[in-house]
Amino acid sequence: MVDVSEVVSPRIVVAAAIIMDGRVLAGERAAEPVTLAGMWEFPGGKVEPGETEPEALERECREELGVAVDVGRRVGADAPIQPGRSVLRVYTAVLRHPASPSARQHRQLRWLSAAELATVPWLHSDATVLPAIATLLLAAQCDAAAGINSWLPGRVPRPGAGDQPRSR
Ligand SMILES: Nc1nc2c([nH]c(=O)n2[C@H]2C[C@H](O)[C@@H](COP(=O)(O)OP(=O)(O)OP(=O)(O)O)O2)c(=O)[nH]1
Repeated sequence: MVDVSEVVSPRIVVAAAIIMDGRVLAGERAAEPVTLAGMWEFPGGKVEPGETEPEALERECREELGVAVDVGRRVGADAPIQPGRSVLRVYTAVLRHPASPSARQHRQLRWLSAAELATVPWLHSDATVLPAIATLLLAAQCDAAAGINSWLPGRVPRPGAGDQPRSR
């Protein structure tokens, strides 16, 4: 039977586009559910009751990757996962501390440049967000070359750009 609350209000899945040095972190899904195994996604998961979307992302990144992140702004539009039932929302994020994310739940993790985004098979909902991610990665590369970080509002400029240093 159809759950009316899901039809009216689709379940929100949040995912983090963690960007570092012009690359974004992507993960290959492991066995569960088997239909999605081998497909690539951004770290994240379902928003639990009482959580904000950034809080859910911070929790998922701790659980899945063992890292603390600062969540930035939305990237792209809502992408249907199961139309009417669940929707994907991607946010930019940066590592709060220098740390290597570990593949606690993914089969493997990779840092992909804009040119490498199309080299892995993405979940269909993520694929719709990739053009916006590619634009961000290219902007991040340009900003890094210029010593600024304008692509992620709220983040401090890189050292040498006349402001306080970044924490990672
Ligand atoms: N984590 C994540 N899930 C995505 C993405 N794109 C996408 O369609 N999904 C789908 C796959 C799943 O059907 C659903 C999220 O499932 P999940 O298993 O990652 O969620 P979760 O961590 O909250 O896990 P659980 O509570 O169900 O165990 O959203 C993405 O970029 N990241």
